[in-house]
Amino acid sequence: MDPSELSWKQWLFLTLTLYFIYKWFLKRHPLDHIPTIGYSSHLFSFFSAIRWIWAGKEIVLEGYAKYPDRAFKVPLLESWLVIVNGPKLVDDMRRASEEYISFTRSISGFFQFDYTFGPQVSRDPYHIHILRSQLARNVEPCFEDIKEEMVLAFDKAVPLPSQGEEWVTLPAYDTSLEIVSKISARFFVGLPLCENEEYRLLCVHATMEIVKSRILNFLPVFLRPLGGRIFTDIHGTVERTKRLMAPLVEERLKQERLHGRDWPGKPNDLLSWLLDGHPRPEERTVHDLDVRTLLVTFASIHTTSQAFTHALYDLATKPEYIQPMREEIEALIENQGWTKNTVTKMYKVDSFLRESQRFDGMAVVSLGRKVLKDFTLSDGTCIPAGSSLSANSWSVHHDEAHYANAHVFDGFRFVREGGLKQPLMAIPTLDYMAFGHGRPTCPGRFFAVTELKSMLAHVILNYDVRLENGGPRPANMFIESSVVPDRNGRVMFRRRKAAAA
Ligand code: HEM
Repeated sequence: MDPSELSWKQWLFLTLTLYFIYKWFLKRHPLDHIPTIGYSSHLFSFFSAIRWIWAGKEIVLEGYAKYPDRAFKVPLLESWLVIVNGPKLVDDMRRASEEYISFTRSISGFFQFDYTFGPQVSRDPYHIHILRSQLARNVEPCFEDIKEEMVLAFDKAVPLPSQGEEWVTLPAYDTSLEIVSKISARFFVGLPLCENEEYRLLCVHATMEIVKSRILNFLPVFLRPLGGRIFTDIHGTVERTKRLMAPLVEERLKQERLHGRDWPGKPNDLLSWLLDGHPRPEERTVHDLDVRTLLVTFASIHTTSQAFTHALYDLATKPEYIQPMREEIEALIENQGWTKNTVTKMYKVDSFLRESQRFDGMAVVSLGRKVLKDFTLSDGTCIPAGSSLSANSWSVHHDEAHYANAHVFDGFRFVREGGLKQPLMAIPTLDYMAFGHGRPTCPGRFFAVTELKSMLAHVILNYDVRLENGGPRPANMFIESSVVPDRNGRVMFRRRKAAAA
């Protein structure tokens, strides 16, 4: 046929066909040298990307079995994810600088912060630097507040008659979330704002809205600003929390103007650390402080609530751990009272929680990073700039080579005599990545561990727990890389006879 006889529609069809043949079958992909779990071709990888939504665990286990000590890739709906296996390559990631692989850019891309909170939060994540310098060192001075808030929160969330052996049945996740969000609010914004129920619920709501913003990844870039307003309520939540936070910020700024930076009665909380550590004091606006607080809240409350839900399920289904932990806690409190130091020494409780995170944890991968400059692993594999990179945490956490009887929950597997050289929950290793690893390792982990240990000790001392219907442990849900404890699972609480605290 003479090409000049083709209509414009035929030309368009031909051009598009050639384009897709080139794109899907001929064009070399910069990750072609990395083996794939699932389909590699552009066309069929779509089906593997769909499978990733519910079969992340099976996919990472397959990648671990086929390519131990190497990297493999899996297709996601919007891109590819490179996953490394084995301690050597995890160590490469751990050592790498932010100039090459960035957690901040990974998380802000995953949840598209640019279109919800604005680009400033990832361009200048000063709140992370402040957390790193202030949070861990302030857990001890703030411990009395944390403990007080925890006891109040349990009393409210687990409503039991003051006497008697009546059981109450409660949703494990929602109960954990209520308690954790109250403790976090006390630590982050202090009294009286932390007692404002509207504020607390908005913080919980904000974290759910941030999760929803993942959907923006599937929109063309020009539609994302609009999508950020249509598909999430983040802008509205920021406005509402700002209204509640404004008087607090204004009062603190006023006190500072009147009495200087260390004014009498100044609260020791996240808001004060942000005000003090702001890199540009003249930009300490309610909006900026509110956004940073919401981001820290996001990093903090669902992670900790999920960890506690897992631990509650483990406790309720493995009652044989209760008595030894009770004895440990009671002996410590009797000798030293209930202090931060006492909580640190609860080594059985620490081991139980570390095991709970090893066994279930937050995700099947950890150390999520965006590759900013071509990054070469020690086995010579080059991960090109622009790629998404993670470490296969689920598989190593369940590998017999790293954990004897890895498929059995062994609550005291990490306990060492007197706690000496005990692998502690907050300390990452190349085969324990619940809090990530390397420079971006979770800056909230020392607070999270103190909070979780205190909460678990409080439950063990004050309640008997069991699962509703005495059933099996509620099953996790796997969504993309996330491991989500059953949100509908219910736990029964009864006041323990002769409660100690
Ligand atoms: C059990 C509870 C928690 C778990 C399992 C957890 C887990 C993690 C993980 C896996 C990371 C990524 C680290 C990496 O990739 O190397 C991370 C980062 C982070 N976490 Fe946590 N976290 C928890 C609690 C908290 C709490 C309570 C806070 C705040 C008080 C917090 C604040 C953060 C922040 C701000 C980052 C980002 C660090 C950065 O950008 O460099 N987390 N967390």
